[in-house]
Amino acid sequence: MKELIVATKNPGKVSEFRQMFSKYDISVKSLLDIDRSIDIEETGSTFEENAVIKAEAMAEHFEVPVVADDSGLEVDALNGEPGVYSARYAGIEKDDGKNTEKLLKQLYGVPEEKRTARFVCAVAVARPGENTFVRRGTCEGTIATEPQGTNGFGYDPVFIPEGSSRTMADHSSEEKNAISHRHHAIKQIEEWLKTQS
Ligand SMILES: O=P(O)(O)OP(=O)(O)OP(=O)(O)OC[C@H]1O[C@@H](n2cnc3c(O)ncnc32)[C@H](O)[C@@H]1O
Ligand SMILES: [Mg+2]
Repeated sequence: MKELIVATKNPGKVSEFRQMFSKYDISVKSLLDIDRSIDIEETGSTFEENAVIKAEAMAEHFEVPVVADDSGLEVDALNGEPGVYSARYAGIEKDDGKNTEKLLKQLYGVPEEKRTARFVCAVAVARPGENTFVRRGTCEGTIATEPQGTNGFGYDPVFIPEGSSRTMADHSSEEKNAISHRHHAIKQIEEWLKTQS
């Protein structure tokens, strides 16, 4: 089994990458396993830019291929916010509970048909001496009026994927990994993943 570094410190992402990469016979090593003190500043203005920044910084550092994920939630009634600021929407300390609370406050009184949103995920692959590539996946849905469910992470308790009546946090990890923005982004790097296993 081949091992790949995924340049993230988000434990929720790590477990989803683990599950989804196991299908390609690839095991995942994250920054939580390697060095929790590594901090890469996300200075880009798009998910793609930030994913490339994270992947290239770590590929240069470790001199091996590195995968990175930059993701977030775009809410139409908030002109695409929180977008690339999703992790720090309610402050720099990255508190999922506070972020969702702030989101629900911003959307207070907005009717259901105007609560449309999407999860976006950009996955970048950086390799020493080769061109970096980045692919995007999305998952359309709406924002609930109150949190529901305990699975997943981030905004999952308030995001209802299109075609479902339950929040993402009320989906099993297998169900989420079949429809998520991360799944769709990873699908697009599948050909490269197959050459890695
Ligand atoms: O940068 P790394 O270390 O990968 O971890 P992070 O949590 O800071 O990740 P991002 O910078 O990509 O910010 C993404 C935020 O968007 C939200 N998010 C992304 N994917 C999500 C998902 O699958 N379910 C729920 N929320 C998600 C969640 O709040 C994340 O913290
Ligand atoms: Mg981040």
